[in-house]
Amino acid sequence: MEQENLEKKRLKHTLAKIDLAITNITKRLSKQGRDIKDANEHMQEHKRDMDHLEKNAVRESVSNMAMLGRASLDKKKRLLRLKNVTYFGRLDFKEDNKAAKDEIYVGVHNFKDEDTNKNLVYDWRAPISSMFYDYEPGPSSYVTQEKVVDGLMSLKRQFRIRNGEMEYMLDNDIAIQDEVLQKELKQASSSKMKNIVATIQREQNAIIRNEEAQNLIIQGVAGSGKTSIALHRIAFLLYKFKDDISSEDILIISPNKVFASYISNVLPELGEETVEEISLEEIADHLFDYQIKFQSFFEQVSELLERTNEKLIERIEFKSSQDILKKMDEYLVHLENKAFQPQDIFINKNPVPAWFIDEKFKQYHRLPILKRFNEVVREIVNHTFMYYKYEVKGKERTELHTTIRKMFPSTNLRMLYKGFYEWMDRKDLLKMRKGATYEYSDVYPLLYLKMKLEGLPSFTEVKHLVIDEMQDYSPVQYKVLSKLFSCKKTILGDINQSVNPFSSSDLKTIQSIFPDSTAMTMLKSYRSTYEITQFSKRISDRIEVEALKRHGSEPGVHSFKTKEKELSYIKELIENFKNGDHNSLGIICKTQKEVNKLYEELKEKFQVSLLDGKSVAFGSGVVITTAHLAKGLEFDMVIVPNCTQQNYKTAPDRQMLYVACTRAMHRLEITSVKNPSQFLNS
Ligand SMILES: Nc1ncnc2c1ncn2[C@@H]1O[C@H](COP(=O)(O)OP(=O)(O)OP(=O)(O)O)[C@@H](O)[C@H]1O
Repeated sequence: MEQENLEKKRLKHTLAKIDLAITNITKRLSKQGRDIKDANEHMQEHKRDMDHLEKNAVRESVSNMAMLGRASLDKKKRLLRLKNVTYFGRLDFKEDNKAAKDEIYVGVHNFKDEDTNKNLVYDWRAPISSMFYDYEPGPSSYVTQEKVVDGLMSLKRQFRIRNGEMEYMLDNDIAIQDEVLQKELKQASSSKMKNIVATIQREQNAIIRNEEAQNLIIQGVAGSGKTSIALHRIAFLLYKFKDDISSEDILIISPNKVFASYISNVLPELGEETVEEISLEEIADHLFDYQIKFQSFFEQVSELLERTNEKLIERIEFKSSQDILKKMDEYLVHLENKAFQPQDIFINKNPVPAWFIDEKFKQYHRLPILKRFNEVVREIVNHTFMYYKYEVKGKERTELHTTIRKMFPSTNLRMLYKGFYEWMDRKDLLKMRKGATYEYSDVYPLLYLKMKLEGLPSFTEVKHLVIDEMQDYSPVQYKVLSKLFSCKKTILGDINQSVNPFSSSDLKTIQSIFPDSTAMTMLKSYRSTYEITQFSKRISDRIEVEALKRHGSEPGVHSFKTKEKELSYIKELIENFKNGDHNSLGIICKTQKEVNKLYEELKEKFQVSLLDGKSVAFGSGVVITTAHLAKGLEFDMVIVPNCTQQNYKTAPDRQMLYVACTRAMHRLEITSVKNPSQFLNS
């Protein structure tokens, strides 16, 4: 109790200092505002008398003032955040060879007492704060830029402070190590992902603070914190390398807009700007200059789930294999050696032999094939001038371009892509959809060909790329991405959560494309109760997962005689949810058709939000969606309806069921009419 009182006193003292800092920064902000206003007014009044240089000088000074203003505003936001959650940890550390120990309070930002210049709060990303995550009381150390600092940690304390009030504090010893974590995980969900800065686990911290890896690949089971870790890693990198990298230099490849919106709060909560996100479809649209129409990934997955189509599966499997890369490279060699058919030509009656044209074409092998024609023309023009003293220009030069280009079968990407399947004698592997639309699986092979034939612009401005849901991208997609982004990467996902098992990549495949990579595995699941994790583990027979010992009710499997009875039970569950403490209920179906149907049946009586391929966000309450779109999200309670043997029987169905069940944090209910899916018994 005495300790608690001392801590409350200390908190009060820190809060008073924060309040003072807020008052000062508020004053500074209003002065900065006034200065800008005065400068603008001065400019308006005297504009006519000012010359160009004077105007520029005023503009520059206003823009400097605005920059200072923005910095003050950021500082104020940080202080306001500290006023709410002042810190969450304390460690007492005595460095070897020093007489006294230091009391280190760890929070989301640094905070210095302006009078004494003493750090009252250390940023969680500071080197010394790493001990809070890495050690229990006892011998400890941390690494600074220059050295390793060894010492003894005599105390580790965790706090929960909200609105400046201390809700609880706990001293860590071996016995109660994860009590705070348990308390955090028991909380009801929110519609935006939360930061986990107060309870980052040791193995997670190692990933967050890994600075060396060129490409860091994280394979983690459902709910192991992959996405959270990737976002905290961004925050760490922004802190550690603040002079070299800013949030504008980071890009996240995310599966859809709902997911992007779900994770959008984490970085701002940590005091950083949200980083830009993009999908593979958007990248393709950009690189095709919006000239090529294609089916979306969502549409492809829906098609696969609605009916089994062996031919479609064969096409997808081929285009997602390493084999297509090998075959495309062979095709490119064929185009290079056989498709280009040089002929003897005459310029102003002077001969230019075929062998000369061929030699020049080959000489530029470092250029993409379709970019070589200009160079060949340039060489011919030089040659003609040197040997025949004849200058080729104007119309004649344009005609020469056409002649050389015609020595190649086509310069049209679509034709050359079609030619690839003809060359393989597998025309059946290319099937266009209505309206000259490509299947989704053709998009990146097409881009690969474009890259080799014409070259692609690279995203040099991106200094760190994060790829989430790595299992859903194929080798061809990775090959293109690796060419587009030469920067460091954090690649994360879970092979058991692929929404299209015919086009997924495993860790080994990804590693083979990024040889300079470090792989890390996360086996502990934090999201769900022990009972839900064990239940989900049985659905996906091959996974290894460590379930956290947080207990809840056993998942319910209910089978009914009729559809009506199933529906009325679902309604009952929704009523229960409405009267309970939970914030979110996800009703997760296999297909969009099922979603639409159930939505119609529920919307009269309940307020339900429907998520589909066009949605951009979701809120709390009852959400109805597919497993595909729910991937990456989580709900306090999940209902999986229509879980019959008929509906869940193939490999993709099984993956979907696994994804759906692992979205549940505290409660899971599964319903069916008659026979439940066999995957529930495995
Ligand atoms: N160290 C931690 N402390 C508190 N909560 C944590 C911790 N690690 C993970 N969690 C919680 O576990 C849940 C799952 O995290 P996250 O969504 O990042 O996992 P994931 O591996 O990306 O999951 P999935 O692949 O299933 O979508 C979140 O609610 C997150 O807050």
